[in-house]
Amino acid sequence: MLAELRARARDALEPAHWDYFEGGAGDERTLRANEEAFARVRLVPRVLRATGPRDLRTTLLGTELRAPILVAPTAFHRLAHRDGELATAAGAAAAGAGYVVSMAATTPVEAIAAVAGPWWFQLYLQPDRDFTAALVRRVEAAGCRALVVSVDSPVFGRRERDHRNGFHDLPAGLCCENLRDAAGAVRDIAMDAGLGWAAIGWLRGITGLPIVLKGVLHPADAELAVEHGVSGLIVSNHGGRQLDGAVATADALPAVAKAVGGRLPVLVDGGVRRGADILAALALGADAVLVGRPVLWGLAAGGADGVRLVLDSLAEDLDRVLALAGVRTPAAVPPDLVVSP
Ligand SMILES: Cc1cc2nc3c(=O)[nH]c(=O)nc-3n(C[C@H](O)[C@H](O)[C@H](O)COP(=O)(O)O)c2cc1C
Ligand SMILES: CCCCC(=O)C(=O)O
Repeated sequence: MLAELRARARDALEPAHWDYFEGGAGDERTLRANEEAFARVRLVPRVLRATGPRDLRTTLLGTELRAPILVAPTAFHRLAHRDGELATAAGAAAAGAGYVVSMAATTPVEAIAAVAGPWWFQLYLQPDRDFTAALVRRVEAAGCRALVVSVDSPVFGRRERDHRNGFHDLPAGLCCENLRDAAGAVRDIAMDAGLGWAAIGWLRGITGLPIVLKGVLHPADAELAVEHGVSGLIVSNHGGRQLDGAVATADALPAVAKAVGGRLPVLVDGGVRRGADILAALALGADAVLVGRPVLWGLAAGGADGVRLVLDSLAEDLDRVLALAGVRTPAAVPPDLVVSP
């Protein structure tokens, strides 16, 4: 199903835009490794135990979801479909999935909020703290339930496909609508190589929203994140778009989950393509997964309906594999459901 949508998305998109959505950094080693790591996992199902109805509902930081699945923050949805983030928001809401709106969204958060279910906002902390604070106020006012701070992007990864294609800017008429300043002028997103833990403390001091760090791979950073009072972690290598050669997320997850020790929710993204991948992520220590490119395939191929189809199919597939593995709920997935190769 996903493969078919992917093919339709490829047909629908300009080649340079397809490459932007699909590509990774460098030789795309980490991009490939994410899917390969999930494909290597082997499951050891239990039998005659899962008596009673299955229930996929999951609550994360007060946000109730139909299944442990969220839309990962991805940029520029109006490049994929004319309805852009509005279609993504509507599709995610129809599927009961969470939606993390990218800071590089091409639609204003107020318009997204009007059609979305529960949504979180992904932030690159800008060197201009006043601008960042104003944006936080704006998304709070629009109804955002959590801030996802991406910490894996002190600089941009080198995306060779984009260099080859000369793809550097959005076409005329599209822009990052949530980067307007008070005068209405649109800023570029700055990556800040000077960010340290103090910046997380600063953010903690200006908002009451839960703060989730996205892009943690090392267990020592997970420990520091807990010490700095964040509310959740996303084990992520940015879908292989930042540090090429970075560890696959399924391989990094167990050590991070162990370091966190249940003190915070741990989410993971990168290469999740099947219900069995979600089941594996849960067994390896995650509370939920985020899905990036497959949502973009659904969006490009079919707008809101395509997004809903992707998310519903993943939830249905998870329901089936839970049954086959002998588990009733996501929270009950035991670590010994997976064997290391
Ligand atoms: C086209 C594209 C744009 C992305 N834009 C952002 C972004 O704006 N902010 C962010 O934190 N992550 C961004 N990501 C990374 C995703 O949030 C996520 O980590 C990754 O896509 C997960 O891997 P998957 O695509 O294999 O599911 C982007 C990924 C893609 C593919
Ligand atoms: C300035 C847009 C950032 C998008 C991003 O994070 C990505 O393409 O991976």
